[in-house]
Amino acid sequence: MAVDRVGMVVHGGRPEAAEAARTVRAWCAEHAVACKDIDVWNDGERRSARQEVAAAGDPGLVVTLGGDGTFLRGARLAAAIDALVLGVDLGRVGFLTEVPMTMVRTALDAVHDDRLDVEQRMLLTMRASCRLEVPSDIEALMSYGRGPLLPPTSVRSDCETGGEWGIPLDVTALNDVVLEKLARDRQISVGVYIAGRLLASYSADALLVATPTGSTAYSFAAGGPVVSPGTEALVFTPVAPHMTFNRSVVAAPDEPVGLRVLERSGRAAVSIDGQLRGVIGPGDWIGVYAAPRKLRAVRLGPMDFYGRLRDRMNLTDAPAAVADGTPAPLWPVRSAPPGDLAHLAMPDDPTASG
Ligand SMILES: NC(=O)c1ccc[n+]([C@@H]2O[C@H](COP(=O)([O-])OP(=O)(O)OC[C@H]3O[C@@H](n4cnc5c(N)ncnc54)[C@H](O)[C@@H]3O)[C@@H](O)[C@H]2O)c1
Ligand SMILES: Nc1ncnc2c1ncn2[C@@H]1O[C@H](COP(=O)(O)OP(=O)(O)OP(=O)(O)O)[C@@H](O)[C@H]1O
Repeated sequence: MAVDRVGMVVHGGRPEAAEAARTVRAWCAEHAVACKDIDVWNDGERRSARQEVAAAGDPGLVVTLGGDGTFLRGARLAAAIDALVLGVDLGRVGFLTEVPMTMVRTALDAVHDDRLDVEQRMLLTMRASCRLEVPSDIEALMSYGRGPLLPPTSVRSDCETGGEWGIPLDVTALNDVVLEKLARDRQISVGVYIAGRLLASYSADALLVATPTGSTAYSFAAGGPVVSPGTEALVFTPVAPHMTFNRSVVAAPDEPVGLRVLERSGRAAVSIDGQLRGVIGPGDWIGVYAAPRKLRAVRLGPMDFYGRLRDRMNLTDAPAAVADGTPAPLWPVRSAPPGDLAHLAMPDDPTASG
């Protein structure tokens, strides 16, 4: 296979993840493929994505063994070097992961034999008025279960710095960039700009910018729309805004979202894919952009996004609809739709490339 080095991100708290990791190691040994654990937390100190992947010898494939959080950790690493990422589902929800544990070998065989689809997922990146870092006095509060904090964000070297465009940060988000109140009793007041124009000033618990992938995560919980991961968009969603306009706004990929903390606002935490990355205050701002690079996720078959939505979110049918007759036909994603629904067959995924 084109991939001769695998990096593994394993959920440290799951015996079945450790078991699956042994299977991956054994498969790699049998196929003369180098395999290295990328344990982001083991030594209690986290490193930048580039340092992590360099220490693992720049793997061509990152395999994650855990839940969605583990997949997000792996995606951050894979995105740094354009590696493929394969998620093995050993978590509670498993919205992002591709294969069950029982299919680890089958999945690695498929990658080995080049029998895979590569699905491209939009990522976000950022500019900011200042470097993002977490003040040292916050560490005790935050260390209750999410593991060690990531280091301060570094500045992108391939991008112009300075002027009113702020600092280009070397970060990527697969799900979302979130600005949220730091103190429980102090909302944030923020001017929200889309495509360089003021939308409105918000007072809210949090404001978030999600990718289509992240539209089913925090944005969904806050009432945002479900957006197909096959599209490109920035989904702006407020959380508990104290104002009449509380809708999401879906912006085009070339319409960045700017969030400027207003003069007497409470301080705001900046989280990227659920990881606290910094704290900003009045006068500071962040800009969230579609990243030029996409995440390359391994798919072994068609991505049944809507089936997954129905399944993982436990969607139930309206009682009146159920009472009104025969249930709407549901068929396996790999089979042809029945009779009069044949025209609904999934088209070839335009975002996938062999
Ligand atoms: N109220 C909320 O729902 C809420 C609050 C904070 C953060 N989050 C989300 O958690 C994400 C980080 O995930 P985590 O697993 O490290 O944290 P976590 O363990 O707190 O998980 C949050 C939940 O969201 C699920 N999830 C994560 N990404 C998803 C996606 N793209 N689609 C559907 N479900 C998804 C996870 O499986 C989990 O059940 C953040 O990016 C943010 O979107 C959600
Ligand atoms: N590599 C690791 N090393 C140490 N602890 C870990 C590691 N990965 C996860 N954990 C522990 O597991 C907890 C849950 O992690 P996380 O929510 O990211 O899991 P997940 O992969 O999303 O799985 P789930 O879907 O079940 O939540 C973390 O807060 C941490 O305590």
